[in-house]
Amino acid sequence: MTQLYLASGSPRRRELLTQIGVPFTALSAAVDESPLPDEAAPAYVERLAVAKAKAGLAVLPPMDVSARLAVLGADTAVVLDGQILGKPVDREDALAMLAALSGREHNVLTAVALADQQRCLSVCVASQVRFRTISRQEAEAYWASGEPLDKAGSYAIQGLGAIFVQRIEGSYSAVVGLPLSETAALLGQFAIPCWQSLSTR
Ligand SMILES: Cc1cn([C@H]2C[C@H](O)[C@@H](COP(=O)(O)OP(=O)(O)OP(=O)(O)O)O2)c(=O)[nH]c1=O
Repeated sequence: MTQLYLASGSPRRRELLTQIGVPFTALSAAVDESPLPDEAAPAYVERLAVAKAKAGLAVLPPMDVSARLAVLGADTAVVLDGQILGKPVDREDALAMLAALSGREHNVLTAVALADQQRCLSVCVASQVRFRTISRQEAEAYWASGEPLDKAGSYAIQGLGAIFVQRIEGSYSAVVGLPLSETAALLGQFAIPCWQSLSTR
């Protein structure tokens, strides 16, 4: 059986992977998340997902090359007018992001990568999210809730931020941080089935 590792400090990604019933071990691997000059958003998220998976492989203790293991990494960015909105650096940054997203549609890109000692496969999933108008007062109250702090684009669709979302087209789980249908397909390519958990229920 292939041992799966999740290279992520994100509680959302751990919950999402748990949701599809695949046993895994979480590990932390630091990666520089600065975009490269003129890097397009899909290339950026895919590069980071691959970097996280490979950094995860690198922190594992040296193992026999015959050991069957794979490491999953993912990255999410909110994209507005081609501009990447990452996690806010401070309150003003979060308020500026929420004002920019107010009353408009934006893209959420999430890439997921799966690596073993021989290969690394990745996929990028794009979703469109439409926000209603957000007043400055609401944005300030939302910041005070603490939720925007560690979220790309300064909001969480799975939390209080849902009240701003009028419409979503694409993958809900990808917006939260891990596209589950595409992740299950990638796992299948590494002979890590999600079906086992279905057959035992
Ligand atoms: C848009 C959106 C993002 N997010 C989160 C998912 C990610 O945790 C975070 C984007 O930051 P990432 O850099 O993708 O991930 P991370 O640093 O939190 O975790 P990792 O250790 O795996 O690198 O924003 C939500 O939880 N809900 C949302 O609606």
